[in-house]
Amino acid sequence: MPVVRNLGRAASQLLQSWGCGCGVSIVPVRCIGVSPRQVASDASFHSVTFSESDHPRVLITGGLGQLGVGLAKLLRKRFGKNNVILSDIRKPADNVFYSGPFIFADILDYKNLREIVVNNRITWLFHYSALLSAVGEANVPLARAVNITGLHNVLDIAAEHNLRLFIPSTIGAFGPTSPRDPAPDLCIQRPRTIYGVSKVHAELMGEYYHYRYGLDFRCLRYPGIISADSQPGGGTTDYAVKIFHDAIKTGKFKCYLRPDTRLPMMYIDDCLKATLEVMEAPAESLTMRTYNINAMSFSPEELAQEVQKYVPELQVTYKVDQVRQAIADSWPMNFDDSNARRDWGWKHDYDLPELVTTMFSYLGSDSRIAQAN
Ligand SMILES: NC(=O)c1ccc[n+]([C@@H]2O[C@H](COP(=O)([O-])OP(=O)(O)OC[C@H]3O[C@@H](n4cnc5c(N)ncnc54)[C@H](O)[C@@H]3O)[C@@H](O)[C@H]2O)c1
Ligand SMILES: C[C@@H](O)[C@H](N)C(=O)O
Repeated sequence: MPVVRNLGRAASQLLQSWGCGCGVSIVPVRCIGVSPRQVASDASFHSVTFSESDHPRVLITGGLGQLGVGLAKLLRKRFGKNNVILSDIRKPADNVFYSGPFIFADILDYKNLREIVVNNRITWLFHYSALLSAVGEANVPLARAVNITGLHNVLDIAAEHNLRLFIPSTIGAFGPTSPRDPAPDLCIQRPRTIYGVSKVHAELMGEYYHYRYGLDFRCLRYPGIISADSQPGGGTTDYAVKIFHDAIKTGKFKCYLRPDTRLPMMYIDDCLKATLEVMEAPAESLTMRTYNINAMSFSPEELAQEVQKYVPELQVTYKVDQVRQAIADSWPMNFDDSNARRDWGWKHDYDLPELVTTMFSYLGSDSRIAQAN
């Protein structure tokens, strides 16, 4: 990449000629004062020897949402409990708090985030903090702060400390002018939500830092994710989780999307498996830094039919929420993930029937559930 290298050199020379007081570095180190909290309270532990090279030291931001706790569980199984730190700005439930290291981390607090990375000698960062599509539209300034300013903090810290950085993107990074059936990896992306705009920004900034500073940035565009033991955080695809809970609890489900609204979806185990796989993939196998991943596509009426095999008396009604319907109508109906399958061997395990069986087996056999088999 001679052009990129020359660009870097030229920019570096320009900065030197400006005489920036903080010294010129190839990575975007910020000129900030020393945080008093940077003096590690456990500094003496730093001389303890342990097999540093064996496992990454992982930090997960925004880890108390729908996906983070499951990711921590998977990574702890692989890398050891104490090598994976879960963080968020919320208070963890007892079972999460006692299952492994947890720390407060507000991604808008640059110094604190940097201190956490330094003091814990973090090498891999999974950046999960975000405001999702529907809650983002309800509070654009906050979504802009968390999804864009927070992202800038994470990118700078990752570049400065040479981290491998995973940032999830989404089907929401596409818009009404993108091809929708299927959406390929590379095409027009003009989303109409602050969530989507911030995710396109994250994709582009991550790739820019990769080419400009050598940041090991890896990104997957997730479909709507369905999980049994964690609740979604305010997205457009949440109906596909709620239907299971409502089927069991009340036998009635009111859907906020039209019955024929088709969207790409995935069971959480597939999503987390893909995330670990792309992070472990040899760099030379990655021909891109942002990949679509897919498993299935369905509409509310198709999901309801499958759920009714377990809860035949389930009554489904439709009361369209215009905001979420407009968002869904602008997103892909299908996702082309052939590059992920080719480059690093992505393969999903769950299609719609397995997804529904697994959800009901997790959510328990309530009296409402007809024993289908
Ligand atoms: N769940 C899905 O269907 C889905 C699909 C595509 C992409 N993603 C992406 O995956 C990631 C995780 O998604 P999720 O469903 O777990 O999200 P979620 O909304 O359930 O959780 C996000 C977490 O971010 C935290 N957060 C908010 N502001 C913060 C701040 N200032 N500092 C630190 N943390 C903060 C919240 O407390 C919350 O726990 C997100 O980046 C999301 O965009 C999710
Ligand atoms: C698709 C995804 O990014 C999220 N579940 C949302 O609906 O906002």
